[in-house]
Amino acid sequence: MTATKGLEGIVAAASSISSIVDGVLTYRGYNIDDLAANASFEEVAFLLWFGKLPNQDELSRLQQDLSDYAAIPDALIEQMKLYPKDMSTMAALRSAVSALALYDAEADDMSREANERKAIRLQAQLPTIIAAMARLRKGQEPVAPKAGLSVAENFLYMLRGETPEETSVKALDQALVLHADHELNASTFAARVTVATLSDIYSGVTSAIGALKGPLHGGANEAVMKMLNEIGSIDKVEPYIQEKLDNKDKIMGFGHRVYKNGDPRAKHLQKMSRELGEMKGDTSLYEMSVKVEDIVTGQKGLKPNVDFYSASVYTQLGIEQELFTPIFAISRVSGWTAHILEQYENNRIIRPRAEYVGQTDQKYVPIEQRS
Ligand SMILES: CC(=O)SCCNC(=O)CCNC(=O)[C@H](O)C(C)(C)COP(=O)(O)OP(=O)(O)OC[C@H]1O[C@@H](n2cnc3c(N)ncnc32)[C@H](O)[C@@H]1OP(=O)(O)O
Ligand SMILES: O=C([O-])CC(=O)C(=O)O
Repeated sequence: MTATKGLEGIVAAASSISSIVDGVLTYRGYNIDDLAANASFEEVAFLLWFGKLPNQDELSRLQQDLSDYAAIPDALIEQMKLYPKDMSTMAALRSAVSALALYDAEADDMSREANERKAIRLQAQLPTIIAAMARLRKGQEPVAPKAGLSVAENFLYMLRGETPEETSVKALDQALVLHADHELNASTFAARVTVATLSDIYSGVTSAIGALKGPLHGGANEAVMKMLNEIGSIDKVEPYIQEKLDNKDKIMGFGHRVYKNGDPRAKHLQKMSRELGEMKGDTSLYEMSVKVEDIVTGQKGLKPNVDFYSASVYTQLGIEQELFTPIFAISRVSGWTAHILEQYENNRIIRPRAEYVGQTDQKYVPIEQRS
């Protein structure tokens, strides 16, 4: 038995939710470029959960459900008020989503119908939790969700306490479409491993949030912004990046396990980043990002992944760095829950083997004889 480090190239599940073939990403057979140009996030979530694009009635019903379920229990808000103000937002989200299960009478109902309802509820409640958390960190009271708004619009509304302008809503909605699912990425795999023991959907999503938090996965978007802030201005890009490359440090937002010729989502986020800069009359953040890309791609052949330009997009939307990875979770919870539903439908516990590389033939030594 020989281990494959990082399970590279191992096919660990059969799935009909999303695919990556020759660098082309599709959700249920729809090219991501087509969806990014035309679909709303709610349409994409429906597509991931139910395998088809919704008709108008189905979409209206989902929008109504998302709106109806968006409030979170008062007890959870009270609990979140006790979290330290300098909390890691992803750690707080992980705790809050885990706690959410305690207030759901259906948490351990394993019927398909109950799990579909919980998937929609989680999708509806994650933005509310994150917006509340963001406000509590700043000593502000949470803003309750407003009926009739899309996921993107409601999130920005709850974050800021005022109706967001259309440009921001459209940009965030498109970013949510682009992040919604990605085959067997680390957080989705974590979710599937957890629920394959027939544990509940909240446990699966809590595991996924823990995996997404890491800087080699979803946490990279915050690390990218930290790097851009450290660089500070375009004239400092070259020495900063060169030093990192010389030291063999990783440049966050670059490289990918599956895409070796570029991430198809990055071009959409790059365009969005440029357009938002132009609209604000300040493209400096965008230009700095392009310069980083030129150097890293030029020297290492590494291309930007989905996390690279999302950092400058969110910053230009006026969103603080600590919310970037939680926003990723707002989108990806649609994919996680779709995968969880799929895992339950055709379940077998996920239990691979390890290649043992430790000592052998050891003999027990009484404690008083040990050095
Ligand atoms: C939503 C997402 O999760 S997208 C990914 C977000 N993560 C990041 O942006 C973090 C930075 N990138 C990385 O750490 C990696 O590219 C990962 C984690 C995305 C993929 O990891 P792996 O598939 O294991 O890539 P792997 O380590 O085999 O990379 C191949 C080579 O490129 C190098 N490399 C990969 N990414 C980078 C990077 N961002 N900066 C510098 N060098 C890199 C590796 O050091 C390795 O070099 P070596 O062959 O000399 O050892
Ligand atoms: O697929 C991966 O390994 C990481 C990624 O891009 C994602 O989760 O969107």
